[in-house]
Amino acid sequence: MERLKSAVPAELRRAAGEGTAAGLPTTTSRLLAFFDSLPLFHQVMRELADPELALCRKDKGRAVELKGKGNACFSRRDFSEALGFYSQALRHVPLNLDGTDADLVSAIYANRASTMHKLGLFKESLRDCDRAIAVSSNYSKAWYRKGMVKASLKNYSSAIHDLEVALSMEMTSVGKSNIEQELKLLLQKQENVNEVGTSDCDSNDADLPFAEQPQKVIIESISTPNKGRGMASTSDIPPASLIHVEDPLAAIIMKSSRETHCHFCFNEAPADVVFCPLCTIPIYCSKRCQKQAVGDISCNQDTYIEYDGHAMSLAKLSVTSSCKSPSSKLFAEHRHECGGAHWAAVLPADIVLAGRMMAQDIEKKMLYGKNVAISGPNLDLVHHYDHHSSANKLESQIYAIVLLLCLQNHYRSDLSWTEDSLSQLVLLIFQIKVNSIAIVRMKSMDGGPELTVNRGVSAAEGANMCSVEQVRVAQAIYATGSLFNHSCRPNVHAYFLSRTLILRSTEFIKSGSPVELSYGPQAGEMHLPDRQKSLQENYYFSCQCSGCSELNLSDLVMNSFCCPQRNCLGAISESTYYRSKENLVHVSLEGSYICKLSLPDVSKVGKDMEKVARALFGNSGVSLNIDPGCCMNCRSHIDVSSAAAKSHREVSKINRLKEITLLEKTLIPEALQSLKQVKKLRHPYSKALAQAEDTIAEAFVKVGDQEQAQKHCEASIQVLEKLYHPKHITIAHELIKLVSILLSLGDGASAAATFTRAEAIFSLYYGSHMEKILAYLGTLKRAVHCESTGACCQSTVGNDPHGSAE
Ligand SMILES: C[S@@+](CC[C@H](N)C(=O)[O-])C[C@H]1O[C@@H](n2cnc3c(N)ncnc32)[C@H](O)[C@@H]1O
Repeated sequence: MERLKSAVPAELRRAAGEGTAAGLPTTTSRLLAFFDSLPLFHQVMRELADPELALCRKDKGRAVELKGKGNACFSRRDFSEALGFYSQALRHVPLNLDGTDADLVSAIYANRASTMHKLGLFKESLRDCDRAIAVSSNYSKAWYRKGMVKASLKNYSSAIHDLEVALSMEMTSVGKSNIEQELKLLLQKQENVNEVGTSDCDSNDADLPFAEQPQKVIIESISTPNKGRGMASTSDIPPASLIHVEDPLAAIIMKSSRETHCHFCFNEAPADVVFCPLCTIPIYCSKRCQKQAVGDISCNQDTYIEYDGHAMSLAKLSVTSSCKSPSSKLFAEHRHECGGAHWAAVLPADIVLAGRMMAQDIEKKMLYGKNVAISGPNLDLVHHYDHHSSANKLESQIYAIVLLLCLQNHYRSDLSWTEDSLSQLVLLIFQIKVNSIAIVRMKSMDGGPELTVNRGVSAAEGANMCSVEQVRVAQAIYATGSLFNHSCRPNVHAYFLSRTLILRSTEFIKSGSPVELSYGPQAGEMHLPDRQKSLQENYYFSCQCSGCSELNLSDLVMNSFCCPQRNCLGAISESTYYRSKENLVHVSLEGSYICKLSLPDVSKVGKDMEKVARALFGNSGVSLNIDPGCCMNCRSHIDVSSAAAKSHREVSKINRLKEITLLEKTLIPEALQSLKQVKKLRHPYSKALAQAEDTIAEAFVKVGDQEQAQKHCEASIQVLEKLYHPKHITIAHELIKLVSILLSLGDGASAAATFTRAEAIFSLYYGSHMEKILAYLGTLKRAVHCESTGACCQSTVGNDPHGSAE
């Protein structure tokens, strides 16, 4: 894309970059005319759309080669490697609808099934057997493997049935006699053992249980003075109420999660991933997700259309539908990206997402036979086009032209377009930038509670602390979800089941109050200037939420230094706080204005924070006129840049503990020295201190000193309780770490009490979906119960109850 950008003449670049939304039809038409005459542009389009040049086309030779590598690994019993090669072979294998490649496809599925059987992945193995059988129903090896996996699961009668089917299909005498021997053994076992029964192996394809229903309309769209439209409650909303559930208009996986998460439901991909039948880009967790994303493959046979730059006039864009069945309710969002072209793999995710929305609109219109101009989905969402940088504007116009031509490459009919079509597409791209929501998943950073729980009471070196982090896996656009404004002190929590957005109130919301979620930044987690910067850069607005319009104690202390005077709790900041005549506090950092804040009601803060607040503001109201390096209470001075540099150095030394997997005990004393220094420099309620204590707690867990780990974990929680309200989810995550430490110490009673506290907070945020989102909670709850009641607890995690694979 850089090549195209630099080819645009300076004058046109200026016009495209500096124009407003109203001038878009003119600038996009001029850009289009310029590209039409540019051979480089036609070359780029050919590279994006020509199946011969595409990196993502199916390749039988490559599939055979990868299968061979898998076989070699399998022979030397390197099953993990073999699994990887077989999956790659399945990614590349062509799926010819005439069946010429059927044997190859079913053989790779069967080989991957055998490999997963060896690795103890029984459910996954059974699913691959079924996939092999679906392609070649009389494939003896797949029936045999299916039977053997069921035998490992002690489901003997079903296993015997499958082996009998395999026997009836086996052509070789050696093969027949092998199966007969296994059958004999199974018949004996069946007589001696009670059957266990096999659960449905296609459970991966099961639908989401979604029992809870949102309450009746309790929110409405309102107009706000400084945030545009927003949502407000129409009645009192109790905490933990489910207030909104919505599926996206369109969604797309982030590039960083392409190999680890299903491209349709965005859940973590299992070992037996399936691939797009037409290209090598997406992976899916099940055939069900594959079908929803790609559609009915038989509809897709004629999607290979070559781009012909010479024959095609850019002035005549046209589309055609590849599947005209009026009964197909669900839009197959990957289908138009397939067929040999690889633009979907190359263009940025938000552009591909815009393509999905355009394609959906085009197909909807075609389904109902409307022969109208390409107009895009016509969303009633804000875009802020005029406030974007000229680089952003030019780039998006180029992407819009490329995208429209890629779409045309797929749909070839007489659907017309006007000058407005391109400018609408540009605005759609900007609507996506402002309104799309990141779909996140919780990821265990250290293997979760399993290891800790399995190690039991005397947790030894290398144990874990149940650290989790949120990872962005996809980006989606929701019609109503996009109308919720942001607050750095949100009263609603957003989470996702599959790709469904769920919103839940985390506190009591009075009738008529704004209902706001956090787009990411939150008070207590991020400092005010960082929050403002992040929202400006990512969402293009200057935050006017309650957390950014009232002087916030956590903002005053979280990045501050401590006063050099003994017993003074006053904080020293790097920012300037200047109280103006109108009684507002103006905040600036390094000379740059950040925002204006009103004054807080000190009596409403927690007890410990009140002490700090009184120290900061004095007893006679607020007296804030503070320079960097000046104590907000007693006006003592420190050299704040040297304190910041020293603190940074010591924190970096502590953070080295995180980088080492197998920690040596000798590294910890040095870190403890650094912690002492950080405590001398930073305010006792600063975020840096909380993080340092947490890192050291984690190091003590790793070396097996749980008592020290407990001390530092509790110290970290104490600081966080000052920065957040006591029922904030961050506190719950920290409490869970403490639970795993207390369990290792064998302190069941404290673990149970701490777990109950964490669970109460989580249920505010996740309600009945708590254990679905935080999968480790169930394991931990059982362990806590066992430890606190003294009941014998045999953890099943990591211990396969059915023994090893055959
Ligand atoms: C996803 S939209 C929310 C709905 C939007 N207010 C509307 O009228 O359609 C995001 C935009 O809303 C506005 N907005 C949301 N939260 C805000 C806040 N805390 N302060 C200022 N503007 C906000 C900004 O213009 C932002 O780009």
